[in-house]
Amino acid sequence: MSIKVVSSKLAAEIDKELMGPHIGFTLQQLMELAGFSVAQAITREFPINKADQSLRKKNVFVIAGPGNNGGDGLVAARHLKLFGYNPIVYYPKRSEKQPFYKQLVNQLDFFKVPLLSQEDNDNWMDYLKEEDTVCIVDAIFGFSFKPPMRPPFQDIVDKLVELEDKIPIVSVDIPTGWDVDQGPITERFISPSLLVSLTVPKPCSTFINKKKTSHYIGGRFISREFANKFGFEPFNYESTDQVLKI
Ligand SMILES: NC(=O)C1=CN([C@@H]2O[C@H](COP(=O)(O)OP(=O)(O)OC[C@H]3O[C@@H](n4cnc5c(N)ncnc54)[C@H](OP(=O)(O)O)[C@@H]3O)[C@@H](O)[C@H]2O)[C@@H](O)CC1
Ligand SMILES: [K+]
Repeated sequence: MSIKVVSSKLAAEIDKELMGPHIGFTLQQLMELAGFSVAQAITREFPINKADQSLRKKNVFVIAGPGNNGGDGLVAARHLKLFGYNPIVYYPKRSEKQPFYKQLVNQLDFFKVPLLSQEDNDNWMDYLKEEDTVCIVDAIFGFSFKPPMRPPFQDIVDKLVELEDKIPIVSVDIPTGWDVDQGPITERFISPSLLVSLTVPKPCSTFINKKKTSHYIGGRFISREFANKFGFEPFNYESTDQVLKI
């Protein structure tokens, strides 16, 4: 199946229109569905099963960046907790741009999800044990990332590259550090085991290593007419699913 992709510019336009005066979604609504779909994709690719010893790991280490990609990660962590996982969230740079990010953090507190912060810049790796950790969620940057990466994120990404053969990485929308349109542009780059594209895949998704990376689409919130207006066909989600493997 050939999958249509949309450029970073068009993705930003789609977002703007969905949240514009005519359609009127709020960012919180879309982020809730985006984060929920990331959590659901993880249940599909990395199920936990108490009866099977080899599937007993439960920790999911979520790294949340300062923007909406990070917000998706905060939402996904909350749903993962409800799905029976033990999420741990590392949120090194908290932006005040959207006041509701603070509410997402409060909700994590409410669900007793451990939250690391800037003070943990030197020891966040201590929370990542191969024997306990199902996967790492890369919710650092999405379609608004502009290279070069500023601290502390380059160090974090470098560590993830070292870890990815031991603990699978789940990238939300864009593998962090990749150019949204041109894919991996640096010498060392993240190669996720699972990519969850939101709404519609971005061009960088065509650079994934298909042998290693499962690719899902999530963010089930647009109509056929809307998709066609932006030049692609809607995805055939089944039943009540929020994700589709593509
Ligand atoms: N319709 C959909 O599909 C929906 C998509 N959603 C999600 O939103 C994502 C896009 O979110 P977004 O626009 O907030 O941008 P995102 O990529 O998180 O990064 C911006 C932040 O990163 C920072 N930053 C940038 N470059 C940097 C650098 N080099 N080094 C360091 N920092 C850098 C930048 O800082 P600034 O430059 O502004 O100071 C800002 O704080 C999208 O991919 C999807 O996951 C859903 O939530 C809703 C519905
Ligand atoms: K990401």
